[in-house]
Amino acid sequence: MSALLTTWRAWFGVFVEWERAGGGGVTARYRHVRRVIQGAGVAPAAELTPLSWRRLLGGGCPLFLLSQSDLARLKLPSALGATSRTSMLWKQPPNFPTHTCVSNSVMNALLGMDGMRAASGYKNLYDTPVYEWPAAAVTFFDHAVDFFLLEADAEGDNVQVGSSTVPGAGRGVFARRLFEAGEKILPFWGTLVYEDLSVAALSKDAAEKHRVYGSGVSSTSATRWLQTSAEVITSQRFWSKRHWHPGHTSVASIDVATKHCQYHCSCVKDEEYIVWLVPSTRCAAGMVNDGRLNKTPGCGDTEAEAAKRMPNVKLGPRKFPVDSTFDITRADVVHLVVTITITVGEELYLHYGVGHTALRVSAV
Ligand SMILES: C[S@@+](CC[C@H](N)C(=O)[O-])C[C@H]1O[C@@H](n2cnc3c(N)ncnc32)[C@H](O)[C@@H]1O
Repeated sequence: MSALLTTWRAWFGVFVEWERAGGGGVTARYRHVRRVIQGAGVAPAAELTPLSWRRLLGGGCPLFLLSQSDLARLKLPSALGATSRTSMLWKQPPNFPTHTCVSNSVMNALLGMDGMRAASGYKNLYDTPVYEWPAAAVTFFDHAVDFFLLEADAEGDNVQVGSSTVPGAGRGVFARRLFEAGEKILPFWGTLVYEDLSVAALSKDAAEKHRVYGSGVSSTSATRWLQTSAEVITSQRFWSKRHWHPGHTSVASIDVATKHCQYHCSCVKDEEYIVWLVPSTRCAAGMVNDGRLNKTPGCGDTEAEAAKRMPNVKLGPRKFPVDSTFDITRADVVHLVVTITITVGEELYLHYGVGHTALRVSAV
């Protein structure tokens, strides 16, 4: 980790210089977004639909969700340079401290870098709305390699990201300490996704109907988040239950073929939407692999090895209460929970669900 910090300290110096020389413009983009919002006459942030993620993200992440009509008025696609099909906006409400929208471990790692604070001139990042961050600080976040921030997040959660024991599965998550069965460990944090649940949206070509209105927690790169989200979402189908909480839509993500509930649901005040949290690419919880056999030809995985990789974590409450007590802001909604004691160095395995289409895994 210290080598990483040294490297990043050096890179950060380069970014500072680059921004000073006028090479950036990220902060200008935030200001532009703010002007567009104000110019469109949209209600001030405080009046937009609030959804408190404080407890969900440990340190808290107050996000304000814009309704579709707000978005239409904002003409976001052109404002943010996004495609016509999908637009996205992540907006930190003014007056909320910045650290509340960045995972604590990421923020600590950032602020812990000697010299970075001084070099960029930001002394009070915690209390500054993100669009008022000095350009250098914003640029750092914008360009910081996911790997570094992911590492920081993992370290804060007592895990390590490394080459998975599942051949051909890329990186995976390993315990840095003993995790006891029953412990609530890694939280999910990331991108908010809404979907129009109209019949048309659920018909063929449904993947094209997804709308992504949240972008990465600390990212300013719309494209990066668009890709991340799309990759995750397109393997999912959504199923809506609208009846138990008048005025709200409560939704589970369901594998349509198997009716297997794979993810969690949420309540928002607008019947048209669902909200779903796609883990950030910097979120360690989102890096946990499924231990089942990787059937990709030539990857080298074997039934015998796969049999040893039993799931040892699961998603928080698998079943959300089918009543009005369900609350997305509860911290335990999107955590991983240990099911079998995990010793130091062991990889975490999560059963992604029966019929998971993103994996060429066995159907066990
Ligand atoms: C939630 S991500 C896990 C992190 C991922 N391994 C990485 O390096 O980014 C899920 C992806 O991991 C890979 N993966 C996880 N478990 C797998 C398995 N048992 N067999 C093959 N690929 C797997 C697939 O590419 C899948 O889309």
